[in-house]
Amino acid sequence: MCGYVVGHVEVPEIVSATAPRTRSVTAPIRLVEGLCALMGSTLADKIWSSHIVRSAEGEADLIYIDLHLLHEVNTPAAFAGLRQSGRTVRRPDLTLGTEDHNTPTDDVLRTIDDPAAVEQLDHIRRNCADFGIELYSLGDSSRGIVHVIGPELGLTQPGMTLVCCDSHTSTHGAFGVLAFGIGTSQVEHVLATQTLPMNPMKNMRVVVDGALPLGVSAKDLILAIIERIGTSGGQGHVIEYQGEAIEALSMEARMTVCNMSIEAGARAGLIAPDDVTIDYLRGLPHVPAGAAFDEEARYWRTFFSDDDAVFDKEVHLDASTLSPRVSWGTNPAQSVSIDAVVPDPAAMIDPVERAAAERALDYMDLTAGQRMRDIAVDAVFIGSCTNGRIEDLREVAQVWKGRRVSPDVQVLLVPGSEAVRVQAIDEGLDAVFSDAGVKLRYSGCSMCVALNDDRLKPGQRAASTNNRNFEGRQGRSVRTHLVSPAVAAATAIAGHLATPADLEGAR
Ligand SMILES: CC(C)[C@H](C(=O)O)[C@@H](O)C(=O)O
Ligand code: SF4
Repeated sequence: MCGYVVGHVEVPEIVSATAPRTRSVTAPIRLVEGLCALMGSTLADKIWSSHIVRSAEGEADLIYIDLHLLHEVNTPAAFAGLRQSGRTVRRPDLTLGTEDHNTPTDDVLRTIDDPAAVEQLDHIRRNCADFGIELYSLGDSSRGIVHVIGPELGLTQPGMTLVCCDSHTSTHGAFGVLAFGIGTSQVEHVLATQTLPMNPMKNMRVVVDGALPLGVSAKDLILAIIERIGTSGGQGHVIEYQGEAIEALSMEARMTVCNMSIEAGARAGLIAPDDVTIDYLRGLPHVPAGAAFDEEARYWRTFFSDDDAVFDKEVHLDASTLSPRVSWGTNPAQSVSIDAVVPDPAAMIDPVERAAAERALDYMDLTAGQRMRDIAVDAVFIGSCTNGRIEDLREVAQVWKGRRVSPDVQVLLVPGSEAVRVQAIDEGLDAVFSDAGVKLRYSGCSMCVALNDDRLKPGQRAASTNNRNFEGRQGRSVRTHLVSPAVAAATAIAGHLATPADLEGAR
């Protein structure tokens, strides 16, 4: 980090200096705007520097937080802590809650049977009500997965700092936002002070040159990146994605990439805001309009890494060499091209990698040398904060149009938010889905993590558009293959791992 000391400003002064915006979410603080125009800074450095409240030798920097998102898991203890110490929430107007992880997707207003889920939902409702925090509850049209609703409401804006009690908070980095997942005690600290003590992070750059071939998506790209750098390749770093292939991605696709940064061990993912970002933000509910928008856009454009910025680590990839990917193991780095076969652990030189692969193949019930396309699935899950956005649903509809999913495959189609669900209906996608034999469900995390009723039976196998294929992630002993929405859609038709191109002629 560039480590500017921005005086020892007291938090209350800073807080009162911020200007309320549409939904009383404030613009990022601009204490050192101008200072960071100094050369040699990375994008992450610039955001960090412009949010330092206090910096002292040998201590963590105290960072101002522009937006704090909450969901029902991991927050009850934080509020209990506040109550115990008799504190209030410093900026309820910069805090927003949603219900997503253990909510039903078949009928949002039905009774929930799981007592743990009921308790967590009761907690977030009571806590948000008691502390004056807005909460999107079941039945609310703005509700959805926390990392889907922030961007679609226009709350996630370039140059901000954003935290949430959830590891995939890195998703918001697609907007040039320094966004981190935080633990319960940190949630309590942010609730009480709107700041967070943080140790500086290292900078890593992943440059993706060239163009993604037709049929290869952002999901395939990030799986390839993780396979290349490993699940701890980004440890301690903020990964900034750069290069032609990144610039060519839509905002939805950029969110898919940043979302999975955490699966490479990174603390956050980042993409510098550009015309694509600014066009996406224009007209969103919490984004200012007219002249104020132009002013914001000018400010947003100040967030980029300088040409001479120094990164602690760099990786280069050529997008044109990639093909659709599928995971074969139990972490997202264990993936191959769908054209490949299940790798042979015996051919792996590193003993740790070999042992992990042996264990993964055992859990996944796969044999080295088996063709990926020959792997039959019991279920397909399309959704999550990785791939539950409108573009993902459009992609699926394109594959399913005029086809029916295999009777042997259980398909769960879960939009990332209620807004995505309504948009899919408005665009007529739901008619394509129902003609294909699939019901569009209500939004939520669903089978991404199986904390609600959407889970498979032990031993079942799924192709899934989510981000984690850990043992037991989608239910006890359930086997997960991470795939893109296009591969998930084609797999649902074929009954085995497949690409849309494989279906041609089979209509
Ligand atoms: C339950 C929640 C805290 C968790 C996370 O932190 O990521 C979940 O969202 C996940 O994806 O595993
Ligand atoms: S959709 Fe999955 S990855 Fe995203 S927040 Fe929910 S459980 Fe976590």
